Amino acid sequence: MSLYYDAATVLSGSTQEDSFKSRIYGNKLELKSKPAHLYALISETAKYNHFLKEVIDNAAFLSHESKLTPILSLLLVHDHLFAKGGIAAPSGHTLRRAVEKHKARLQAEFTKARLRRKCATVQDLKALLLREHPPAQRSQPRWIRVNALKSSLSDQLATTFKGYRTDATISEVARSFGATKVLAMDPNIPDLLALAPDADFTKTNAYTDGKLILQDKASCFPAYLLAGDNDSAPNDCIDGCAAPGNKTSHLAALISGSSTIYACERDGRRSKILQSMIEKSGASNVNVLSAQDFLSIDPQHARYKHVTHLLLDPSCSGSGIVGREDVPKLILPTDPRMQKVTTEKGSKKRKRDQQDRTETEVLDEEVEAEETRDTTTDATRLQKLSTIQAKLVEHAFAFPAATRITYSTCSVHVEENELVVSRLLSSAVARTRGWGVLRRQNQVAGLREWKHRGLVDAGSKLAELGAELLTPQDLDACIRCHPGGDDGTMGFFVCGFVRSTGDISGEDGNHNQADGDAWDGFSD
Ligand SMILES: C[S@@+](CC[C@H](N)C(=O)[O-])C[C@H]1O[C@@H](n2cnc3c(N)ncnc32)[C@H](O)[C@@H]1O
Repeated sequence: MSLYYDAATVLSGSTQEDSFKSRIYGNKLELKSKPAHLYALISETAKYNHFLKEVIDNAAFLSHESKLTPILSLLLVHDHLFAKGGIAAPSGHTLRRAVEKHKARLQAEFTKARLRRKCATVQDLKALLLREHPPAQRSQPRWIRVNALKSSLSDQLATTFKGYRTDATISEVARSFGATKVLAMDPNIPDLLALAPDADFTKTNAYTDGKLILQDKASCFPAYLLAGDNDSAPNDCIDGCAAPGNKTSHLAALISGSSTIYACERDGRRSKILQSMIEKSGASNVNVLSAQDFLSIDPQHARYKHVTHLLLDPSCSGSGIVGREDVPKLILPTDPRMQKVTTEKGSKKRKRDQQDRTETEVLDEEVEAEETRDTTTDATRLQKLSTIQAKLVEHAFAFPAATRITYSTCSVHVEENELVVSRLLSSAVARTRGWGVLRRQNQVAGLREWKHRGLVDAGSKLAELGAELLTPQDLDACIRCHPGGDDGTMGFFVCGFVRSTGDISGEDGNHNQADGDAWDGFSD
């Protein structure tokens, strides 16, 4: 059974520069268990670490079990005492037997430890333990979007969130625990809810049926800015960088069923994830263009002649992704054998459990993986990203009937944000086709009021890079989210573009990439 050995591997070892998620979702450690299971097991064990250590130390059975290291004993005793199905291994498994042999002692110590804390139930005990040792990183709420294609806010409040207090602020929710029935209704994005950071809805029917979608607040801005107001009335749309598909499905929920959304994704593997995400969301008007490079789509092709709205959310540095979550540091039970634990990975005998992963599980992992921050952001990489990002939006500018575009990143860097806007506004295609920014006063209610706008001090960076400065109105049109603050968002940037002048009949689209940029500061 690889789950416990794999969890021990994640917790052991010396590669402390990796974040918790990258250790689990990356492939450096060659783990075989499902990342979602590993993540849950380790996080839950870490939550009750002090209590588990106390029970194990008092039960004093490690000296009799050569197979059990202190880390393994914490993980296994956690599941033995707290998991619904107990230890996730066959009854004859060595590790399971090593713990269950001592179940009478463990149960006795568990009960004593609970009564010492004057807790009548396990629920009371868990709540008290969380108050005694609050988990270190709990500042981001868990954002959940109610999928209007399959449900409604009122339905969900009456079912999945029945009994929840709904008048909390986002900060209050961010400080609460999953067991507390409290939520905040987002004031900026319709159908968006903030819940406790450790709230887990992935086992609910509403989630498995696609009625609830886990999506950060900031990530809801692009589709809402593009199509949230009645004035913009999209015809067909393109999501040019679509996988895993959160923004595509949000866009589908915002527009009428008679429009087609072309969801384009360059990467073949991610295209499959996109396809299942779209199916799960019930978005019947989305046409997935698998393994399709957006830059290779001919804007003049007859298929796209009714495309009025485009959403561009390209690959970026991910520098806005909130706080690296470190691998939990566990306080270990006393090891009477005084053996130094190095790694739990070595046993060649162990059988790795290779169950097939369901599409939903793969999807959950991908959504998480998209949010895995890359910390190696150097100037050259930023320059390359900035160039590609601008190229993608310029390509979007060339669609003959296009009138509205959003560009977004989960980056905090000026190079990927305000600089890209400056480059785009200076580009030949923007000038000839009449593209400008979507001014704040014309933005949809909710985002118009959002207080964080383009960085006023971006000017010095733009000047340093030889780009044209943005006017105060242009900067005010840009929307930023700052990571780690009271808003509970990750770092994010979005800018809308509208086509106000030039020929929008669809006949003048002779855009040529070689028309080139007026700005030429970076090269690939
Ligand atoms: C930041 S992710 C998009 C996340 C997505 N919008 C969502 O909300 O779920 C960027 C995606 O764009 C894809 N991509 C990057 N360049 C592309 C291109 N030229 N054409 C199509 N897809 C591209 C990447 O493979 C990646 O899946």
